[in-house]
Amino acid sequence: MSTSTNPKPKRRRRGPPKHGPTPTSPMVATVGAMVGHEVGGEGARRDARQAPPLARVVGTTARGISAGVEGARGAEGSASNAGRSAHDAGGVDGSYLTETRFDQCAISPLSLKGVKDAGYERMTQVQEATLPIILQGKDVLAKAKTGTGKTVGFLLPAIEVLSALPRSTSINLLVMCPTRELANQVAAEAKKLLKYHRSLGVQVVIGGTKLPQEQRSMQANPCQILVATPGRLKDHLENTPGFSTRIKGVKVLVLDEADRLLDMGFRRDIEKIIAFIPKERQTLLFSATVPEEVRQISHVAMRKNYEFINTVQEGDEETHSQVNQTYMIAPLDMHFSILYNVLKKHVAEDAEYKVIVFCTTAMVTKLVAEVLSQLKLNIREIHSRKSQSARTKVSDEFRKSKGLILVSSDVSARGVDYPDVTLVIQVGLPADREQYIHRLGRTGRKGKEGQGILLLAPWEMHFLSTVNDLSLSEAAAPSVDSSIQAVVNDAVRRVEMKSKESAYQAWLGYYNSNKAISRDKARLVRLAEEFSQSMGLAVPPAIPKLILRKMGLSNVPGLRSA
Ligand SMILES: Nc1ncnc2c1ncn2[C@@H]1O[C@H](COP(=O)(O)OP(=O)(O)OP(=O)(O)O)[C@@H](O)[C@H]1O
Repeated sequence: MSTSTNPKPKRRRRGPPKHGPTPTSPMVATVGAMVGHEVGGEGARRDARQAPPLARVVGTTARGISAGVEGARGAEGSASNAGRSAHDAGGVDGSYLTETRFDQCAISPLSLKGVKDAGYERMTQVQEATLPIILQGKDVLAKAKTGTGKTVGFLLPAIEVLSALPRSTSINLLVMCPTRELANQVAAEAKKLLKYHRSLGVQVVIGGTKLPQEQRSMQANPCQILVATPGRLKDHLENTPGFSTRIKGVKVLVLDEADRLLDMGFRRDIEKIIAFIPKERQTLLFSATVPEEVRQISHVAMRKNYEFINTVQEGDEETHSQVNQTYMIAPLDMHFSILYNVLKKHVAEDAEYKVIVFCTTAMVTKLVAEVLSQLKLNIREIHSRKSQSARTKVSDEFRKSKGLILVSSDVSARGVDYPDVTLVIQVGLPADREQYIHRLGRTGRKGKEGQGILLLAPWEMHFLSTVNDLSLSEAAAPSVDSSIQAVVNDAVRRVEMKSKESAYQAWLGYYNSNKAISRDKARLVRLAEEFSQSMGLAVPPAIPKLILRKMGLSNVPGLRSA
């Protein structure tokens, strides 16, 4: 067993992307019964400051990633192709695609027609790597960079498996997604691929919509493919007659954004759902990030002999080299002005601008959106406190448009495929390294250029140590002259008090749940006051007693209770 530790890769200077093959090919690691040993051998947790887990040979078998692909190319050709990163030289013409065409693969004519109509001709690296293995019936844990076609990577072979089954009203493929927007998007992709598979249908079940409506539509048209968010799926298991019987037909289970679905927030729901699904099934876990902890708990969902397919090759970063990543450090009370300045400059420079500004919580997102709207920028707002119909409307609009700034909570952090996002700004501490990578991954998709800016206060700088293996470099915060400051202050003043109170409360809750900051409550209170001042408030808002108690902050000096 290889127990090689991951050396910290050299920080790569930003600049033109590297070209030409790199020496290491992505590998398929046959994990088998070695999983337990591997965990012990590697130590309990990956040090966040170390390099991300890299493709490695765990068992005795390692293959180039293109095994089983039909066509003219030999194994040598595919292996060398596989060794290049999706952007650098994943295929010909410096594109993010490989040279392997879908029509060289063992897929049905009906799927092939759907793939063609969707406009896909050549495979991406992760598609090329996983298709043959999934078609062999194996469980797969796949890691590939953001925006490199993982959705088709799991849907296409799963549809192939389904098309060979006798026609039924059972659910044969269940795809779980962490957010509603992502579930809708996966279903839309499935519909494209199913265009000529007349006997297969797809349905979405997501929170925020009417349960009886979903129940009726399921009864009227029982589909073989179900895309769901965990909470709503549990609802159906508990409340929809016949649903638990239909779900016994699952042959393929997919956890999209697997690491998110298996983290503590979702794990219980997922475990309950899995308990209803037959053990004899194929399970596919896909994500752009697979922290060591996820590999350790993947037995929750997968058979022991699953295959880990990692298309992020050794020495490469988990983020795209064509995305320019910078961070800016500035006191909280400068954040609105800096944000305004950066956005104004970007809008002026790029007529086709399309920006996502990520904020820490739903209510902070609302506040930031309101401030930026006051500043006459073209703003849309999306977060969990919006109605689902408003979320869907904004999401659809942002997908199709240019010249828009989407201010978002983490509902847009993972998986959502908005084409041609020119800039991603993250304001305040990302929840963790993985979330930073996924948010950044909303830009630079399909090999395109992109830009990412992380705006932190000086006391948030500790986060940088968790991403120091990425090409993230410091940029000077733009200087803000007094006239801009006055305009921004005025905009902040015009935002309703209620939004500021909610934002303050949410801000406190968010940073209180961050271990590095919540350790010292007096400091937390001081920082919250800084945030309150940044909203132009002389005195921090009072917080309902019950909420303070829930946060474990009752009787903390400096916090006012209402
Ligand atoms: N073979 C292909 N050829 C061309 N475009 C493709 C191909 N496969 C997928 N795409 C397109 O690439 C885009 C990104 O795909 P997708 O959203 O599945 O990426 P992802 O790897 O799942 O990203 P994330 O990690 O952010 O979830 C989509 O617009 C999809 O339609």
